[in-house]
Amino acid sequence: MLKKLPKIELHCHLDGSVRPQTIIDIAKEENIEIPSHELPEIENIVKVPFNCDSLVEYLKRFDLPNRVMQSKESLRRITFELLEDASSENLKYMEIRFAPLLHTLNGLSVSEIIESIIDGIKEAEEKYPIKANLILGCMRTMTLDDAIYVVEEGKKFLNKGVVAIDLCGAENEGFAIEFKEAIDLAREYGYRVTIHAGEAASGVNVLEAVEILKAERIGHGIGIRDVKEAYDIVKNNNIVLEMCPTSNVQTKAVSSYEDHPFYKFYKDGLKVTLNTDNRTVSNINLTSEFNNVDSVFEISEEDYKNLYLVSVDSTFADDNTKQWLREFI
Ligand SMILES: O=c1[nH]cnc2c1ncn2[C@H]1C[C@H](O)[C@@H](CO)O1
Ligand SMILES: [Zn+2]
Repeated sequence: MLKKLPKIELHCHLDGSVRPQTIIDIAKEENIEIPSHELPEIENIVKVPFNCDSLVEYLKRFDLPNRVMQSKESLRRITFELLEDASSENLKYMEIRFAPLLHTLNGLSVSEIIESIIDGIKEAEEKYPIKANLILGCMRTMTLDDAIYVVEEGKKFLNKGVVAIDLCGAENEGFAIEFKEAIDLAREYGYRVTIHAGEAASGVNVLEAVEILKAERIGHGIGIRDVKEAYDIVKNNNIVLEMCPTSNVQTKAVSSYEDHPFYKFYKDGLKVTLNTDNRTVSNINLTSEFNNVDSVFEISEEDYKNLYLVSVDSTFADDNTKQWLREFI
């Protein structure tokens, strides 16, 4: 039943959602060395292990996919395939995020990287009833200058495929101030702002992402449950939470699905949305993620409709796209 319902996804990393077989195909085509050409072995490497104990451990799964994401053709193909997979479970709209500077190892420019990914989107949009936009990620492990570079290089694609800026990667306490200049610049140029925060560190990071970086959406935000000021700022300003329960169980941000605040936040009137984070690394899709949440919290038809409409309102898409999306429910 859930598979057939219309869906929207606002938080999905391209490099965490590469088909394992595609990793093998591209490695062969482009003569890239990878540890094995056997599908089960590749799956073992890119999917999160059962005993993953932290976000840092989880993030090690991204090294291999990124090795085969260094050419125009591979970026186009991987993007197309992600949207093909998404459309097969009736996603109508997706915001795909990636960190451009992870794809420059063989000399591609940031422009070429973004163009190739947009080509993949266009191809999928022509073939399937799905639309997509891009969120550019700045890695917190890189420098402020790197983040500014991404903002500058992505500027010419604004509202031509690119809609927003994000900070991602391992989370330390107090990261917001370090990247203020880059995010301020992005906002000035017209990027929308979403920030990973309160995932592997405290809710204070969410407070700072909203106050210092003016984030409109927060990736995860689990930590606000322990920091009243952060909770209140999110609630009172209608800040959208892009929640990803399975990823949070895997990185030990929460101890179990039952412990996940998704439904509690929803019932308290927070703007929550449900997302996969990483389809391959976390070994899920949005249908299975709704099933996971439903089996613990029993999502009613009305809940589903409300969640869908919050997702529509929270997209960084234009008004025509939002109107198109509202008509599916
Ligand atoms: O859940 C996450 N939190 C922080 N960073 C993440 C998460 N999932 C993926 N990333 C990182 C690893 C990727 O290489 C990068 C760009 O997509 O973003
Ligand atoms: Zn994420």
